[in-house]
Amino acid sequence: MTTTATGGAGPRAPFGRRLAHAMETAGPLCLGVDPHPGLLRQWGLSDTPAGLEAFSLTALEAAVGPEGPRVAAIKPQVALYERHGSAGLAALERLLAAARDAGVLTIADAKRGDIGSTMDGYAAAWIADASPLAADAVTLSPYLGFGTLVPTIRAAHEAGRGVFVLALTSNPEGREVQHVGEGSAEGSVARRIAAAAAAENAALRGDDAWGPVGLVLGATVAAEADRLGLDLPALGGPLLAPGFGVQGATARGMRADFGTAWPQVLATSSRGILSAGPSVASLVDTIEENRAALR
Ligand SMILES: O=c1ccn([C@@H]2O[C@H](COP(=O)(O)O)[C@@H](O)[C@H]2O)c(=O)[nH]1
Repeated sequence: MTTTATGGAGPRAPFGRRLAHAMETAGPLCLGVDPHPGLLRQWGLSDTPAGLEAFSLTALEAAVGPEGPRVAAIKPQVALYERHGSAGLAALERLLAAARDAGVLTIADAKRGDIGSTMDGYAAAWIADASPLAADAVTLSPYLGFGTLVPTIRAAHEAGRGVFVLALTSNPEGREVQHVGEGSAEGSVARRIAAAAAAENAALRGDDAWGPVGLVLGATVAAEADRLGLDLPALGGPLLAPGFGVQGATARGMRADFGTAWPQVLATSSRGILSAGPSVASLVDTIEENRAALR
């Protein structure tokens, strides 16, 4: 098993470089680790912190082969651990530590966003070296204003970590907020978020192709990005694309919908893969099928 998720440049090369390297070697698939009560039941596990931990470590085992990670990253869904309070978060901490040891990048899907002083607390929890919950990247919500996220982005960059900011989410309700302003001089909310993210990357990425800021751009809505004025290649960062699998997006459809931005896409699937468990062999087969479809 490989033990580096470093981009071949030391343990804490910039996040954009590390993710680009992981996507080149493993392919553009991210395994979502979502311990839903129904999946735990299907796997014969209890909906308890111990069940969550067994589920998470089995998913991780399937994600890493003898020659290294089969996926570019894993994305634990924080809400499904928080259901069990501190014991659930302890299970998440153990998954993050095990992934680090296995050389798999981690994206904590926490969707944090608040006023600046509180954002400092979220940064300390999710991207500070000293935190047991520190992941390689965390998802952030920009709806208290993109500016509230900037100190967290800068702190992530300093730590060789990254963020994914919600721009166009995969759920149909997202348009109520994200499409506002479409056709106006300033453009849609999503366009403005993408432009602000691109500006941060331009300031921080130096000679790297990608800076520390990615966007969440749902695979189910990627076809709308162009009409809404998002310049995805100009982002200078990756696109985390949930919605692949159970929500209906296919590899072929994503390739067409993302167009020239396809090399930036990290497709993430949770239930579509996890429902093949608890057999590690079946999980591996499903990961490999998804991987092949995306290659
Ligand atoms: O726009 C978004 C942002 C995040 N998600 C999260 O991704 C996974 C999707 O799970 P599936 O089982 O593959 O549908 C889940 O954790 C969501 O909270 C998203 O779906 N859309």
